[in-house]
Amino acid sequence: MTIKLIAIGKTDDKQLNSLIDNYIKRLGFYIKFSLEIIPDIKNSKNLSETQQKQKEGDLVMKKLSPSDILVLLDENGKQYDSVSFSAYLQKHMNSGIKQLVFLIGGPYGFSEDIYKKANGKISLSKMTFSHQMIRLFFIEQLYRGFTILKNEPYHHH
Ligand SMILES: C[S@@+](CC[C@H](N)C(=O)[O-])C[C@H]1O[C@@H](n2cnc3c(N)ncnc32)[C@H](O)[C@@H]1O
Repeated sequence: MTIKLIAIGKTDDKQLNSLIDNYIKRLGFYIKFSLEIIPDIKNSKNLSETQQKQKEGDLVMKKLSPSDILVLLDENGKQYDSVSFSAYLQKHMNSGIKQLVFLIGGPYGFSEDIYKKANGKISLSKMTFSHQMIRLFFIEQLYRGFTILKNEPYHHH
């Protein structure tokens, strides 16, 4: 199984990007992982929130394969602790799916089409994080999840 994280909008924050890159490298020891950034919508100032979400959603749909399992990161999703999240990852690996895709929404969240298409929703907290910060937090949790599955000391430090 491979894991892909799709996020909307580039972040120019060098420090944040360097932390993200660091965890992506570490995660790569355990699983084939990719981060795909969908560029910001141009001229979004002229669009309503719903229109922007719709456009972002259309771009996301184009990136998906029919066999992908799509899981949204959404503050109203299901909450896991790190150990149960690692079991969630293991369950998907055992199920024989090809690719697990996690999706981070843009500044206004997801379109209705994306909600309909999704196979599940995961929340990292009831608090709202920026669409940039959540990349780092989630990739770290993926890394942590695999260290738990492999019984590495990282989780216990
Ligand atoms: C600024 S938030 C969007 C908030 C928007 N009001 C909404 O209703 O979704 C941008 C993206 O970050 C992610 N996000 C933010 N906080 C989150 C949390 N606590 N758990 C999971 N994902 C979160 C979601 O993917 C969300 O679409």
